Amino acid sequence: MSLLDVNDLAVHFGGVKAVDGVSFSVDPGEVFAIIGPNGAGKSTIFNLISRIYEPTRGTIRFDGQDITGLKAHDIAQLGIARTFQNIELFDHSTVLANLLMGRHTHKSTNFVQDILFLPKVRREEREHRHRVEEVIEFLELEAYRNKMIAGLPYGVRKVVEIGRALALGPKLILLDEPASGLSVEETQDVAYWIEDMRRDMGLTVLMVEHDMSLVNQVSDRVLAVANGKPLAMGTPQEVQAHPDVQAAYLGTAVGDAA
Ligand SMILES: Nc1ncnc2c1ncn2[C@@H]1O[C@H](COP(=O)(O)OP(=O)(O)OP(=O)(O)O)[C@@H](O)[C@H]1O
Repeated sequence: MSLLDVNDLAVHFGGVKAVDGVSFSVDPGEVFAIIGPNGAGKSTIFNLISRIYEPTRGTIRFDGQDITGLKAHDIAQLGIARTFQNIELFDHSTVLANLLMGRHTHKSTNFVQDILFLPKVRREEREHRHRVEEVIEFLELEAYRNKMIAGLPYGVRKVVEIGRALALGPKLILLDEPASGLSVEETQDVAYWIEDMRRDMGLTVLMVEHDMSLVNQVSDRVLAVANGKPLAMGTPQEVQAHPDVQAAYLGTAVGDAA
């Protein structure tokens, strides 16, 4: 059974059909990429799945459950985490504090329990710290643990953003352009982490990406979209060779349209 099932998804903003009849399924443990030229609707698909936008039409099922009507907070609890194209971290907090915030959705204690620091609160706090320390080790962020986000290089902030999503302990992670703005070496690190996320953490990965070297290296399957509509789906090689995909990127090599 698929982990994620998107069926005939559409959202229209006034006259703009940002997403228009997109369907795909992602299997457990799969790395699935969505590609397409600028303005194709890729981020909008992410915003629909993470329940930021209401679809005009279509359904989204996750782990056998219809999540089309759920709120963003509910889907985080079900096990969907995401990163954003424009990094969304708290600049004036430390890396550790930002990663701990990624755990918030698992908080089951209330305010009174918190101020009394009851055993349940201490136990949860320990679990949160443990998970966050695992993420810090996994992403090799030890040197930055107590540093403020604002002072960190862009590449490190991008990694912390992935860490914040991983801290949630998700089944499915949505990565919105994980390689954008990164050097070739940093992009290679992202490729290794994606492979490790799948192998060591058993994660399923859905990513939007322009960098075709990353897409080719890590993706099992690719969906190409343009003008909100699906163009082709298959292996990275099949999709890049598809005439409609070539036409959508006319004048540029596929992947250079960013
Ligand atoms: N909230 C919104 N209101 C109106 N139009 C929107 C909104 N969100 C997206 N759009 C429009 O939907 C279309 C698709 O945008 P989207 O950001 O999803 O493209 P994209 O494929 O992610 O592009 P890029 O690669 O440049 O990030 C664009 O025409 C955009 O202007």
